[in-house]
Amino acid sequence: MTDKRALRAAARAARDSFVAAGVPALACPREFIALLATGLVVASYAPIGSEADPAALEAAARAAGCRLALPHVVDRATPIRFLAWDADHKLADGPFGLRQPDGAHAEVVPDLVLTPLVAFDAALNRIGQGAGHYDRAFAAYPAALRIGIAWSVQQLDSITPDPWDAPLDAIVTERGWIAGAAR
Ligand SMILES: Nc1nc2c(c(=O)[nH]1)N(C=O)[C@@H](CNc1ccc(C(=O)N[C@@H](CCC(=O)O)C(=O)O)cc1)CN2
Ligand SMILES: Nc1ncnc2c1ncn2[C@@H]1O[C@H](COP(=O)(O)OP(=O)(O)OP(=O)(O)O)[C@@H](O)[C@H]1O
Repeated sequence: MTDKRALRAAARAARDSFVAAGVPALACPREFIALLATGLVVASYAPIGSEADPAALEAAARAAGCRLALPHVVDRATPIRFLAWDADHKLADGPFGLRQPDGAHAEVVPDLVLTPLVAFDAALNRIGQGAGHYDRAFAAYPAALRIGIAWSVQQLDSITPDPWDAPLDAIVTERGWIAGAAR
């Protein structure tokens, strides 16, 4: 996986420079709003560093009557769990500098997973942090829609997926919505 490691470093550097130069907020595409319905569970994430902020998509999900969830991380080896997240919940410090709900909140099954990306390609392959947290979550919840969130500068020409990789259903960048063939 040396190759993925090098791609990760390059994509993180591109993301850092892009954000340092000043970026518009990530807008919520109408294609995302079209997927929302009352009662759906939308798993989001609390961004860190130069990650794209999914706040506009969270607001749209709340406005559509969806329930929000955030990942709860223990360490690299332990699978993440998605915990219910109300707007008034305070977040606590977690590993890797993350902010997350405390582990006592109810675990929920996501219908849509807003997935922070390190890199992606036009075929909707993705590279994440390399701990397999989202790979394992996608295997556990195969019916959940997988929506990647990134800045456009994180796009690579081509990513060769590993056998365990599930492609994304769509990606949101500051340039809008990128989708593949319908599932
Ligand atoms: N905001 C956010 N939340 C998230 C993720 C993420 O990528 N971003 N995750 C995605 O799976 C899960 C947490 N998993 C993680 C696994 C490894 C590292 C990690 O190794 N971080 C590096 C620093 C990376 C960098 O330079 O940007 C480290 O701490 O050394 C971070 C998160 C769930 N929550
Ligand atoms: N369903 C699974 N169950 C257990 N381990 C898995 C599963 N899927 C992937 N893994 C492991 O997780 C690791 C993922 O590494 P990889 O470099 O593909 O991460 P990634 O593409 O950055 O994705 P992620 O965002 O999920 O970390 C690999 O060691 C892989 O063997």
